[in-house]
Amino acid sequence: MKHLAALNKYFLSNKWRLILGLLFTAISIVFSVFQPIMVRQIFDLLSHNIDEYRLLNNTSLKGVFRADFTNVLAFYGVSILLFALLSGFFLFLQRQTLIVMSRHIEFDLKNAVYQHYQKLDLNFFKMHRTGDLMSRITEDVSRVRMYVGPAIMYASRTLFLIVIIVYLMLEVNPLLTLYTLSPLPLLALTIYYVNRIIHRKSEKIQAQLSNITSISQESYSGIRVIKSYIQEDASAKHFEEASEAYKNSSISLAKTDALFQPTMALMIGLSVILTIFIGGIQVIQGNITVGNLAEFVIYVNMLMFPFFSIGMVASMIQRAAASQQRINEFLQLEPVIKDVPNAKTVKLQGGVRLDNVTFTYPHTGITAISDFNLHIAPGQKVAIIGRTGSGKSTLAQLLIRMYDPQEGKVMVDDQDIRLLELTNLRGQISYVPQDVFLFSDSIANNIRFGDPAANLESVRTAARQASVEKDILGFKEGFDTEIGERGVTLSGGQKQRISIARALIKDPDILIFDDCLSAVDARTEKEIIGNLYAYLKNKTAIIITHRIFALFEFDKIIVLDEGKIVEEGTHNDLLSLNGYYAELYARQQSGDDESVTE
Ligand SMILES: Nc1ncnc2c1ncn2[C@@H]1O[C@H](COP(=O)(O)OP(=O)(O)OP(=O)(O)O)[C@@H](O)[C@H]1O
Repeated sequence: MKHLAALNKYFLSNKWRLILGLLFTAISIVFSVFQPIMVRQIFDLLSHNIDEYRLLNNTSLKGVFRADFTNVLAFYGVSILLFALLSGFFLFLQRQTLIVMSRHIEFDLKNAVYQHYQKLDLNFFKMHRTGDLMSRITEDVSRVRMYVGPAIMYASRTLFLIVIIVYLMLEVNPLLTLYTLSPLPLLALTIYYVNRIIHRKSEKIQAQLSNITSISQESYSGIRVIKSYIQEDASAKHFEEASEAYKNSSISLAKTDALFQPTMALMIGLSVILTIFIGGIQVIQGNITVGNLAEFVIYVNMLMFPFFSIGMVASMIQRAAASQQRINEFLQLEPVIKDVPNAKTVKLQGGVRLDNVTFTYPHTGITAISDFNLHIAPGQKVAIIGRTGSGKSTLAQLLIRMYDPQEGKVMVDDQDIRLLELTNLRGQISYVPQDVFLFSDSIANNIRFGDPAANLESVRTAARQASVEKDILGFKEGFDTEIGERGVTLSGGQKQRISIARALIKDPDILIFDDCLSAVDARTEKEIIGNLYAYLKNKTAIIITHRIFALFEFDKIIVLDEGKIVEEGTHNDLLSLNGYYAELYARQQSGDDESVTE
């Protein structure tokens, strides 16, 4: 329960909705208890006067009596209707305040969780499954909403109703009150347990449903593989098994649901019978009137839902507390990579320096960079080459401060990047990742992601520099072409070049290209490199690759192996070393290695 305390600040910011909601609940209940009181009065009026009315048989007074009687009954009828309308109106206002409040809190909480996710570092995303992140922001927040809205609404209604009705019942007859109320706690307890069973079963069904969804999603995405390996039947069988499990759980839930309603009806029936039986005896003994008995039967019916909702509210709160605990777990996580107090903002010149840097991935213990030293002067172009897994991408991650090294310093312009504001640092560096990611949006907006204020002309220029403009103009809708599931399917090379255009439009001082030309053919690659040459003139560029771009005149080429520099120098220096680089170059010359470009 203590986990729910995190929500108090949201109640505070919605205090007027909460206060008004509770007030409307109380008013609605006060109006609703007039009905049994009036029914009692009608019954008493009838039972006290019916004998005298019968005695007036065949006298002229009978007509007068009947007219008066009808008027009184009509008055009661209209009053009951009026009070019911008033009670209904305030019930409407109650929902309009408390349920609306819960939607506002749900909105705020969802945004808070989303914004917090954005602040957390890459390590967090590596350690938690995407499905888990999604379910906390959707399902868990929805369960918490059940507490801040419906649970509060039902609980307040229950509390007010029980207090008022029990008070009115005790006024009439304490003994009858005791008998009448005795089955109700049992009802609340039953509802609580049945609700838990229903919830457990629903959870299982929900998990099975998401399993079915992911099975179908995966088979649609992998349809080419399934068809080419003639695995359609196996895939259908896999789906059928998952559906079967879902069907069986749903049938089991339907059984519990089917038992639920009759059990409820039985309990209500028992309470009413008990009231009439014990109440009847009390009427015969002259302790209460027939009107009181009628009033009690209505009270019992009015109390059913409140007692029913005690069980419901208890399980709602329990679920909300568990969900809030999961949400708090993430909200309380502090990002490791964050601004230091008084972090600086500087205009970068483009110098990069790594001093004795060692970095080990925290959750796997793999040391990807070890005792690494590198100095890149502003405006230099540097290539980083190495076998797969040698630490090239890790180096790029360290430069944009996705991770902090355990030892040594990463510096820009002789300034430790840990002392700079993160947005200041990342705002002046463009990073083209190895795995391209494009959003389901237009091509123009995907490029504009690098500079949201850019006009179409700049978008076109960036696309031209990345040698993708011609491809884009070849699409019917040009730069407005939608990418993604419902848009066009781009080739790997086109995606890579759009991703490069996105980095170029940002117009930074430092650019890092992480193996981002792997999917383009040699001719396009030459064209891009030609364009980049002009673009990169006064900028610092780090090009990570496992191909050799002999056309590009690098100031420095670094060969990386197991997180260490094994060779360093210009193209000619490295050739004369006769090491990995020379070997790779020789393979390229003989055409053995397709990945070599000239
Ligand atoms: N996020 C990560 N978490 C844990 N270990 C990682 C992570 N990313 C990379 N590694 C490990 O760090 C080492 C260096 O990987 P890195 O991706 O930097 O190599 P690379 O030279 O870029 O390889 P490639 O050319 O295949 O992209 C590898 O052993 C890899 O398994």
